[in-house]
Amino acid sequence: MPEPESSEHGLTLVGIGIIQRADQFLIRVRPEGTVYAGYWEFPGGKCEPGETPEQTTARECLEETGLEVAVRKPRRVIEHVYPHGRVKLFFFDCTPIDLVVEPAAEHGCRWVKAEELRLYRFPEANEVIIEQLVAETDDSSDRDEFD
Ligand SMILES: Nc1nc2c([nH]c(=O)n2[C@H]2C[C@H](O)[C@@H](COP(=O)(O)OP(=O)(O)OP(=O)(O)O)O2)c(=O)[nH]1
Repeated sequence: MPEPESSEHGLTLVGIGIIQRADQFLIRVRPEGTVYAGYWEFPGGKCEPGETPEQTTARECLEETGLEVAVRKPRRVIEHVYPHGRVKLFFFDCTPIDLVVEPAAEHGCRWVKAEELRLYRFPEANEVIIEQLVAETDDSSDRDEFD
């Protein structure tokens, strides 16, 4: 039987949206009954068979936040081994299609600035992404000073 497209040799493929609006990023708390329940995450989830990571990201962002997003640019791919399995995380930079609509309260979402991301507990594979977002914000504020 051919390998389903949603997994690669035991790796679970995951599409994740880094949704940015102005200088803030959208995060959500992982629900009860999931691995890492109570941790914070960027909206995303496992790729379904036949789905590209970009498609997964758009679908999961809508399901998990209620926001339609434009999946703009691949940011980074990270493979990580958790006790629950091996994952390949495809992070994409995204923007909300409608800049005024807010996520519905039941989704447990929050908009936070890059440096505030460090105050939240994320699954460990996210650390490199968070440091990248913080560094990019620092770079742009340095530039502003000297412009
Ligand atoms: N959504 C998301 N998942 C992440 C992040 N960082 C990280 O390591 N992961 C891992 C945790 C899980 O092993 C995997 C995502 O699985 P998930 O449980 O969220 O997927 P899903 O929504 O499709 O879940 P389900 O329908 O199977 O319950 O990716 C992140 O920032 N966002």
